[in-house]
Amino acid sequence: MASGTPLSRRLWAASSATATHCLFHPFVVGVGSGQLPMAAFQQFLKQDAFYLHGFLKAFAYAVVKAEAPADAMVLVDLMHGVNSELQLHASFMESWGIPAHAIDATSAAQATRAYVDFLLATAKTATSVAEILAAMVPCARLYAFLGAALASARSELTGELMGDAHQYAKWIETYAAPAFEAGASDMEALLDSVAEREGIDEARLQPLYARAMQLEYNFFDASFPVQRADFMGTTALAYDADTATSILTTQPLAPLPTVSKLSLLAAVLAIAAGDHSDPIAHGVRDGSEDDRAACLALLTRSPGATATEAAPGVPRVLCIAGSDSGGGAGIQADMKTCTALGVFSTSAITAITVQNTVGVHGIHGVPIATLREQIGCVLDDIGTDVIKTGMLGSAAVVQCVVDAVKDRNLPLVVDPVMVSTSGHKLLELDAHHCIVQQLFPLALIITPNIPEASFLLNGRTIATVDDMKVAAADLHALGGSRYVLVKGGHLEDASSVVDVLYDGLSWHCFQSQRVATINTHGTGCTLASAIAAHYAKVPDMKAAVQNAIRYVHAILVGSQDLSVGCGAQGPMLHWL
Ligand SMILES: Cc1ncc(COP(=O)(O)O)c(N)n1
Repeated sequence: MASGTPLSRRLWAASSATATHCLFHPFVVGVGSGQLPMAAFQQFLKQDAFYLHGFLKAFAYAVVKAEAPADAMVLVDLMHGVNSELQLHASFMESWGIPAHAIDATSAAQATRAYVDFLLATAKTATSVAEILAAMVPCARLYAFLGAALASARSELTGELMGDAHQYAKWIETYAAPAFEAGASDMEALLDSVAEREGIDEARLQPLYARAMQLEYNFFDASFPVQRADFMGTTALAYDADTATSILTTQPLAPLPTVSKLSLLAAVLAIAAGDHSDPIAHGVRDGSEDDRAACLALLTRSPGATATEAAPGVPRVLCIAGSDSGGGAGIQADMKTCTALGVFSTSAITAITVQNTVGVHGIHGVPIATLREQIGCVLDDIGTDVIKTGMLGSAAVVQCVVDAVKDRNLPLVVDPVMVSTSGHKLLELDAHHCIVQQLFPLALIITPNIPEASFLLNGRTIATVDDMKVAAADLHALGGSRYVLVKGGHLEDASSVVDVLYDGLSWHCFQSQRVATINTHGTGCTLASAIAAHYAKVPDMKAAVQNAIRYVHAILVGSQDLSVGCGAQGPMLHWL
């Protein structure tokens, strides 16, 4: 794509496959043809009203975080547009005798909750309005796209097909109207200008945009699952994810190069409405039952359903770590972090420490069988998108964790906790070997600080960023994890902190301002669980690390003057 193409256009282009999937989703096709069962549409509207309330709240966060007053005013104007959309819902509902309080009484479906949670967690933790808009623009742009596509597909058909009786015509008109397109364009223009002004690059925003688009698809699918698309009769629509083209055919994925997406949609609608005059429609109508079944099977293949894609619903992290009774580090820090980032966390406790801000006064191991059972019962019931490990304590515990997770093929974040900030040993000496040999090879990322990296590399001196880069590459070779993050907080630089991420080929350095505070207890646990939480939301490691560093920085700033306990190092408050 040309380098002069605006950022918002590039983000849209990168997500166009998912957007096309939305266009050809039976829910959307059913709205276009007017044949979607009314119950499914009503269900959708109620959920959409719930979603739009979340959308308004995300706008409110953006208004608060806007650097320029003019940006805040554009955001407020856009909020008025959302209000008009909510009024449309109310008028729809009323015309079917459903009172407004029925909308209020609706509880959120899982797909709605997942989308709203994602929007609000992004809005709450964003350090730039550009990040918030990257998560919000997909909704506006997608609906403008769907409205325009459905409206023009309708006009390609004969009047009697759609007629005045089309029960969803008003909905299509709303999203095809110039005013809605203008709102979407205004949001994009604001995204482009804020990102440019603040020097925020595409790589930081792309995962947010892509995730929102996937959640849009899940939203349609929750309202009317593709498996129930029998109203489409003889219609079969295939989508080739590799070439990002849609094909209507009796031969799965047979090329039909002359057919534009829009006329394809028209053909779908024509078939659904019983008009078989179109030659493509003929092909579908005359195909065998097997051909139609094959096409429908392709249709029901949901986009982005890869092994790394988070399951629909709330993102989840399983934290395997020790308990810190003082609440600053360990499992307590892990779970607070996940909650602050809008991620559901579960736990498997490896040890109970008797700990406060002064130090570690005792360590009590949990029976190995109990640890094994905690991991097993959580994963078998709740499942998880990411596993994060912290204090493991002994070789037996490491072995137990390895055995419990090795066949699960789940992203694993390993924080190789060895010594507490207060100077107490949290890992027995004979366990290091086991961590390196058995656990690191299973890890997606390991996150040693400088003393831990140095210890793992036979006590070598790590005194500069260049030393950190070499250490990251050597740990990558030693342990075999996919990524290594060497944290630079222990380097002697009064003004800034550099963390180094190595992916096996190249290094990425993240620089942040050092925060002058004694409240650093639990920063390692927090960073690793923030990486896990962000990765559970959007499986992009560089973005997850970047966002996690920002999170730690933000709560360090917020906890700078916090006074908890009498120890030399205090904890942080996980509240943004
Ligand atoms: C249970 C437990 N896990 C991890 C740490 C390390 O955290 P820190 O290095 O901040 O003391 C800790 N102190 N306690």
